[in-house]
Amino acid sequence: MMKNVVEVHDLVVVRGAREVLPGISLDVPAGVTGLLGPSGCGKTTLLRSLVGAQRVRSGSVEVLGEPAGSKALRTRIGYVTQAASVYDDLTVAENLAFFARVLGVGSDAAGAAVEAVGLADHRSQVVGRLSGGQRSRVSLAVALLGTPDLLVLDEPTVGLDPVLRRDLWELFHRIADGGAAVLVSSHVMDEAERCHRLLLMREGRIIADGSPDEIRERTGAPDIEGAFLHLVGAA
Ligand SMILES: Nc1ncnc2c1ncn2[C@@H]1O[C@H](COP(=O)(O)OP(=O)(O)OP(=O)(O)O)[C@@H](O)[C@H]1O
Repeated sequence: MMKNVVEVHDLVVVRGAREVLPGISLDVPAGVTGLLGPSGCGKTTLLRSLVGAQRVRSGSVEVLGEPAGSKALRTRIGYVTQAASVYDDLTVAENLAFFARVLGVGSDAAGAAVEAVGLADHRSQVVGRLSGGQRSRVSLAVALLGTPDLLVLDEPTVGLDPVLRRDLWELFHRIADGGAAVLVSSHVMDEAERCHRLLLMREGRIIADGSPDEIRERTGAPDIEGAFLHLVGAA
């Protein structure tokens, strides 16, 4: 059986005066995994820990068999934060060319990433003049540059219209079909059905994990929102 792409054991993270993650354990296999939980439950903090951007107090975080933050993981992980992290005054192609140089990958990778996110026709447009959804796709293209084995996406569909959301989820599945693990955080429970596997999170802990079917069956709830409420009530 394939080893998990991410393995987290007893991770404790303190931000400010608060223990945001009080000893969380979880794993992420290949495929599309949804990390779902209400605003403020610690999703971003957990994702930052996986990509090595978060100071952790204790516990272990392994990604692709290496400690999180290792240099060896630099091109193997793609991370898209909630705020678009591309240059507004450069075109789509210029942004991709810049980040390709930073990552040390060839210009063909830049072209392929723009194609993958469906922005080939906007290649020469300045990013600042694109729509919100198009800008998020530029960030996603940057994250795809190193052909990552793990793609970490922090609420990538917030504020997008239903058609764009559907297109993005299709893209996540195509990426996962190519062999990568895709971890997507969301506080929108109806996105759960689009995932192979779910991690339901509350107050810094995982309260359920399994496929959407398994979680519904376990709780007897008709949908994931109902299952979440059931689990919160049970706790
Ligand atoms: N820089 C910081 N300093 C102190 N506390 C912080 C900091 N950033 C976040 N927190 C706190 O950590 C907790 C978890 O925040 P986090 O951003 O991980 O949650 P989240 O589940 O991603 O929320 P959202 O869905 O709203 O993005 C929150 O209570 C927040 O107030």
